Amino acid sequence: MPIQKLLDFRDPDVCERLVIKIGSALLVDSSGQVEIEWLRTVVNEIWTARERGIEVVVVSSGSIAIGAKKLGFAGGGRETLAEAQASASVGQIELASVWSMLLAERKLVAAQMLLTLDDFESRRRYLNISATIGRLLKSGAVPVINENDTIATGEIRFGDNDRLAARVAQACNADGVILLTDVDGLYDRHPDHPEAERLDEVDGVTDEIHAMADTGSGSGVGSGGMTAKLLAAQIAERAGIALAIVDGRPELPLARAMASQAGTLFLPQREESGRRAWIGGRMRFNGSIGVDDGCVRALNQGKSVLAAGITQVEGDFERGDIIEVKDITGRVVAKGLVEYGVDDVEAIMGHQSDEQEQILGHAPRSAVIHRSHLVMM
Ligand SMILES: Nc1ncnc2c1ncn2[C@@H]1O[C@H](COP(=O)(O)OP(=O)(O)O)[C@@H](O)[C@H]1O
Ligand SMILES: N[C@@H](CCC(=O)OP(=O)(O)O)C(=O)O
Repeated sequence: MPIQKLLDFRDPDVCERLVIKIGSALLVDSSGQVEIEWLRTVVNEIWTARERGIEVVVVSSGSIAIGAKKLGFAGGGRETLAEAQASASVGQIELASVWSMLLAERKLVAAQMLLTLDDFESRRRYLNISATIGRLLKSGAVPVINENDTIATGEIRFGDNDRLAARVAQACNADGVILLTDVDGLYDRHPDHPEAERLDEVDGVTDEIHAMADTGSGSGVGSGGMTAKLLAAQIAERAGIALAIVDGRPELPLARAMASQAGTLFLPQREESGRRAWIGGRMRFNGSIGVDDGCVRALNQGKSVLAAGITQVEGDFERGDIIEVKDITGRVVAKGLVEYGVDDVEAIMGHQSDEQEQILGHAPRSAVIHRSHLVMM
């Protein structure tokens, strides 16, 4: 699917539901003001998409950059967590009011949703997000989503809105995600390098692709840099969702990207069903198991994780938790819903089914992670 396809609003067969993510560097100028005239052109594009029957969900960064200027924090409000959180609470109220005003100019209703990483990690809350976005879109509203930075701390933070956008796309069954940023795609090395070349299409984010990016934000006001966008692309590709990195700097950026054919498109890699897609996108784990090579081969053939192939257990997990599965080198090969708590896995690992019954004192389950709850990485 060439990049024009994803951006072609005239073809709702290609994209019925789209997530558009706008980075801080685009939204906020160096004095902390929202780039209203530019944003109005983006809203025009959202309106055009909607007129053509394409539903749009917005993920908007910018609260920290806006708030930091208002509060007079040096370092963009990112020097301490407390500053970032204070900045976000000041900036978010302005960000929301700008979105509301600009969408209203086009007779569109803005709907604010502030989410944390944990909201996506709990299956019940994830389904709630999904239902709320669905209901808003059905009512004709435009969800405008940001991380709830004022309460999200440390390990429960995305910290970048790229992965948040990919998780939102997964939750609302979007067909595509467009990351609008201050560079026109992924380059094979830092774009400042004179020989850097843009990749038009990426068919699976590999280690080699990851090595092209770095975590630094070009503008200094964003976070996560290109690395965060590649992690987002991985979440999307595993959920069967196309993702594009597009230069958001010009006015009417989507139309411009269409015309110039610039940008990088990440192709969807598989079509996971709802629960499996959710497992694949999970980012926090209470533990992991290490498995032998024979087990990895079996998993690659679509089999379940059996206790006999487990060589190592780490962490503190309970039955029903999502855990990581690692090969003997420590590389994560899969994620899945575990059928036993950590103590039972430790007791039965390396044992065949008949021995497991004796150890557990009851008939063992068919697998430690059943293939229907297992997602390969
Ligand atoms: N290989 C690469 N290709 C393109 N951009 C890269 C690469 N490595 C690092 N970058 C940097 O990533 C920046 C975009 O990330 P970021 O500043 O976090 O944007 P945003 O605020 O839009 O999320 C670019 O400005 C660029 O300097
Ligand atoms: N949630 C934060 C945005 C996080 C962030 O900086 O994202 P980005 O600019 O997209 O790299 C905010 O509103 O400031």
